[in-house]
Amino acid sequence: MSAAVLTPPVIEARVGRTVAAPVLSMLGVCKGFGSGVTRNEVLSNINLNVREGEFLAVVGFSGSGKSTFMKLLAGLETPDRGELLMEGKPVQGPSPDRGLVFQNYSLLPWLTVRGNIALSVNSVFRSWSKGERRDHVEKFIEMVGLTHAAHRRPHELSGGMRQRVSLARTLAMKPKILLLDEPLSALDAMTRSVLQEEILKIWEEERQTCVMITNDVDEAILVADRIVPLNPGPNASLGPTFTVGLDRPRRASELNHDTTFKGLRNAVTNYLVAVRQKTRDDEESLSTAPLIELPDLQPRSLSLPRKSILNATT
Ligand SMILES: Nc1ncnc2c1ncn2[C@@H]1O[C@H](COP(=O)(O)OP(=O)(O)OP(=O)(O)O)[C@@H](O)[C@H]1O
Repeated sequence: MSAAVLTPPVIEARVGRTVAAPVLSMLGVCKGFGSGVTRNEVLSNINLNVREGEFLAVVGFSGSGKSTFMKLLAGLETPDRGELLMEGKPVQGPSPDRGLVFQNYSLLPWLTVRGNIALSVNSVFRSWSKGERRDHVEKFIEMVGLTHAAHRRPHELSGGMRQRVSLARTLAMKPKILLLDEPLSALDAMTRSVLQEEILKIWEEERQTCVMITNDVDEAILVADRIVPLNPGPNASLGPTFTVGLDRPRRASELNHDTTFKGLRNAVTNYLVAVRQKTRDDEESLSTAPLIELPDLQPRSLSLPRKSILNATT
């Protein structure tokens, strides 16, 4: 792998033919946890522009810092260095403008599907009439196919249904940017593929700016306009952009035989494997721990009486 491939670029996106304005920008962002010898530098020099209307996927291995990256975008963590800008203004904390869907649904267990979504809608659209808010809630319940289960509480729903509620709740708040933090990783493969297509369908209708974190390269290619790998940490940085030139609407069943899809899957996977190997090699070559020569000791039998052991050692 050439050094150029591993150099984190400042990423620009093209939506259609024109370059859209960045909605969200990360400029030289660094983030770590702890202090002194226990300090863990998780993210280093992250530069990224998320453009209006694009679907960006960030792929990476477990533990590379994906959730930390997403928490920064959501305003749940603050950068140690660098800047995070939303429409040119510094991000000060969480905001309904940046709607986050987690991998664990975080629904309120005592509220129904309708109640969970209504709670968010009522808090964001306070100036709307009761009727407007009610219609809005019902629209999003229908969008995720849960009208029949609107009266149920989270414990009466399957994992896939809970994640649908979580998605509907976030979409209903009409965020300027939708942040999906491995939203499907807790689901079984069948439910996951159904929900992938549903997210894609909703996105194709709304064309909302979206950043999705995933550890699944196929999923990233299915949904995204651009894929950016997060190199393994510590000091994780972003890898090069892979543009997904596949036509929309996309359907997973059709893509499996598509040569562009297969080529892109190989390119992204090969990059991730190579960069992980490079990180391991670097770690090994940097390991400066001196070799310790152990003394040549012979074990003594502890079954002997205590007195004879003491005598033998003196
Ligand atoms: N609040 C925190 N305090 C201390 N360390 C943290 C904190 N949050 C994350 N980390 C550390 O940062 C590193 C990256 O964690 P993060 O959860 O961002 O990775 P990830 O790529 O999302 O992992 P996974 O895919 O396994 O969920 C880990 O070493 C983790 O222990």
